[in-house]
Amino acid sequence: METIVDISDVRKTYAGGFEALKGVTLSIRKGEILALLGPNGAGKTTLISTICGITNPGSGTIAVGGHDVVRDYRAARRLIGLVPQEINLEPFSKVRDTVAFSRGLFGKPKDDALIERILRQLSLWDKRDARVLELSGGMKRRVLIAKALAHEPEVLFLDEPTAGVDVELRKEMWEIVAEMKAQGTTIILTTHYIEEAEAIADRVGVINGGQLLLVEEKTALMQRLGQKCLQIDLQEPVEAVPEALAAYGLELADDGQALRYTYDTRGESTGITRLLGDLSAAGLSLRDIHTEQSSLEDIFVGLVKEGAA
Ligand SMILES: Nc1ncnc2c1ncn2[C@@H]1O[C@H](COP(=O)(O)OP(=O)(O)OP(=O)(O)O)[C@@H](O)[C@H]1O
Repeated sequence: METIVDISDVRKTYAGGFEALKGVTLSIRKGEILALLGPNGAGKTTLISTICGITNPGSGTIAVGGHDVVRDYRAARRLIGLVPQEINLEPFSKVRDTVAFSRGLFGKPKDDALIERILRQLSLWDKRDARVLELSGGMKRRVLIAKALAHEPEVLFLDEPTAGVDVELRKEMWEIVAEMKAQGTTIILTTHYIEEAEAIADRVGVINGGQLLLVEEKTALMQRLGQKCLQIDLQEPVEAVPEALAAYGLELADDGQALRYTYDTRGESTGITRLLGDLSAAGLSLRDIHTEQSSLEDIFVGLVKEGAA
């Protein structure tokens, strides 16, 4: 698959001596949605800022569409749309002017039809003549996206697009992102919300302490690292987990009707066959069994803890 952003061993140390990126290497594929997941201070914004040429990497290289972001800044930047974390709009400007102005900044010719299309797509057309200060927070976020799209970038960076927004608006953002992808735009978004990565990303990168801990297909990640839980429904309730089964670390449901067994899908043996034999030997009859895949959230928390250890 074609690479659109190529990041090689990028390090960044801020003036105070703090090393915010510790050798990040990453290839972003054309047309994908990549979610960069990490806790506060992980280095997500710093990484995006270095890709977008807002801060220079201390060492390492980044190319966007084959253009080095330092040596060939203008060509690289032209391919990038950036939706920043903070709303930094001119309050007295009208929506349409604000968006059209952004296009002009990239030296692109005026294109009223394109601006109209973008505003319509983001449900802002009705507000085209409203001043920014008259908009709701959600509308302002959509204006930021419209601005980032005005020069027709190939790669769109969204830095925490849904931080602090309500559930409805979050879903709306996800729909917008899916539409952008359908149009062929590559999308990189940073988020604290695991459910966001789970909902929309093709691949997920986990970043913590300035290091990219992993990048993987979302579904593969969930399968490879996931723990599964086997729920065993019993014919007759029990008061306690039988002594003979103590080694399995089973959890007993409050009503005594079910046992839960958590196992690692990566392990050589899941222990399920042996457990089922031992359950029967302990005189328990089963009514039903089923498994649950753990969420990306469990995986993420596990990884960040491992990284900190
Ligand atoms: N201009 C700066 N000067 C010094 N240190 C900085 C600067 N900008 C960021 N940092 C530090 O670099 C680290 C990474 O910050 P960054 O903003 O990249 O994290 P983040 O993952 O985007 O966090 P958040 O989720 O909170 O936005 C933090 O410890 C932060 O304090």
